[in-house]
Amino acid sequence: MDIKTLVLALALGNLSLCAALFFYEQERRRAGLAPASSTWGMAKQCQAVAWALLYLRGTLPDFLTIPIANGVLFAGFALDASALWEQAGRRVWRRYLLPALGAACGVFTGAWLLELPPADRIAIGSLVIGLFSIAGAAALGRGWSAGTLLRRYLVLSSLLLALAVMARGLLTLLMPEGWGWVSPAIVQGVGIGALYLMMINSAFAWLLLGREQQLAELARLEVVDALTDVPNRRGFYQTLTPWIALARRPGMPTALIILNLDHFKRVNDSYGHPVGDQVLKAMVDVCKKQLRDSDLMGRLGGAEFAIQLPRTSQEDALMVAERIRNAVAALPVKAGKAVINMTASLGVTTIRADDTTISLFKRADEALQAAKQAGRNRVAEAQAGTLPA
Ligand SMILES: Nc1nc2c(ncn2[C@@H]2O[C@H](COP(=O)(O)OP(=O)(O)OP(=O)(O)O)[C@@H](O)[C@H]2O)c(=O)[nH]1
Repeated sequence: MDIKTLVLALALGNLSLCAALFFYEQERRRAGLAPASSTWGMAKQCQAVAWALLYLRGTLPDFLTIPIANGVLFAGFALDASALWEQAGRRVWRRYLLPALGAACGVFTGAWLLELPPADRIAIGSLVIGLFSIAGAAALGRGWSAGTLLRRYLVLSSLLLALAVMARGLLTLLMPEGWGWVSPAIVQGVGIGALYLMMINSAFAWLLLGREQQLAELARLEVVDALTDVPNRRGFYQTLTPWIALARRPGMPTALIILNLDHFKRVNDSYGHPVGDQVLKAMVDVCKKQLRDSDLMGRLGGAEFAIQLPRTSQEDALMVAERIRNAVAALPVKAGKAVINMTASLGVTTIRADDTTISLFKRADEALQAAKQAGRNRVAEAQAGTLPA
C-alpha cells in the first residue's frame, strides 16, 4: 500500500470511528445516560480532519495541509492522551497537555515559517505524536501491578508504536539516504503503518477498557449499595463471616448493631423519594462519624443498617449504639428547603460461639423490635445467652 493510500485509510478509519461514536452516543442519550467520553470523540474528530487535510496535500493551499493539518493532528493525539487520563480519574491534562500542545504547534509552525527542510518537520511531528502517545500509555499504565493483562498489553503496544513513530522521525532527520537495505520509503512506511496501528489500538482500548470498567462496576454493585456506598446485605455478610469464625475463640468478641430509622416511610410520603434518599445518605455519614476505622457499616435494605464492631464487648457496643442514637437525633437533615428531624432504633448483640449468620441477625433483630416496641428512638440489647466459649 502506498503512503497516500495509508493516509486516506487513516482519514476514513477515524471518520468511521466518529460515526460509530455518534450513533453510540445517540443510543446513550435516548436511554437517558451521560455521554461516554466526549474527549475521545473530539480526539477522533481532530484526527479524521487532520488526515483528510494531509491527504489533500497539493490540492489545498500549503498552510492548510502543513501547519494547520499537523496542529489538528497534534490536538487529536493530545486529546487521546487526555481521554486516557480522564479514564484513570485524573483530569491533569488541562494543566500539562494543553500547554504542551500549544508549544508543539508553535515549534512546528515556526519550522514551517522558517522554511526548514521537510525532514525537520517530520522529526518534530513524529516526536510530538510519540510523546503524546507515551503520555497516554502512562495513564494506561497507572496501577500496573494490579492491572489486567489487557491493560498491560495496551500499555506495551502503545509504547512500542510510539517508539516506532519517533524512530521514523529521527531516522528521516539523521539518515535521509537510509541505511543499508532500510530505505527512506521503508522508514516512512513503518512510521505511517505505526500510526495506522495506533488508530486501531486506540479504538480497541476505548471499547475494551470501557467494558472492563463496566464489568468492574457491576461486580462492585453486587456487594456495595449504590445509594449510600456502604456494603449491601451480601457484602456485609461476606465481611462478617470471618468474625463469626473468630468469635469461637476466647477473648475475641465482635458486636453487631442493627439500626432502623424511625417512621422513615413518613419522610418519603411527605417529601418524596429523592429527599428520602438524601436522608439515608446523610444518616450513613452521621453514623460513620461515630465509628472506629475497624468498624463497618452496611445497608441491609430500606432504612435498615447493620454495623459490625470487631473486638468490642456488648457493653462497649451499647455505648457506641447510644452515641449513634444521640447523633442521629441531634442532627437534623437539610434536604432542599426541608429540615428533617430523624430518630433511630437500635438493637445490639455480640457474636456467640454457636452463632450462624441467621441466629445472629435473628437475635439482633429481636433486640431492634424490642426498641421499636418500647417507643422508638432507643437502644435495646439482645437477651443474655451462651457467652463466647
Ligand atoms: N427513599 C428511599 N426509601 C426507601 C428505600 N428503600 C426502602 N425505602 C422505603 O423505606 C421505608 C421503610 O419503612 P419501614 O422501615 O418498613 O418502616 P418505617 O416507616 O421506617 O417505620 P418504623 O420502622 O416502624 O419506625 C418504606 O417506605 C420503603 O418504601 C430507598 O432506597 N430510598
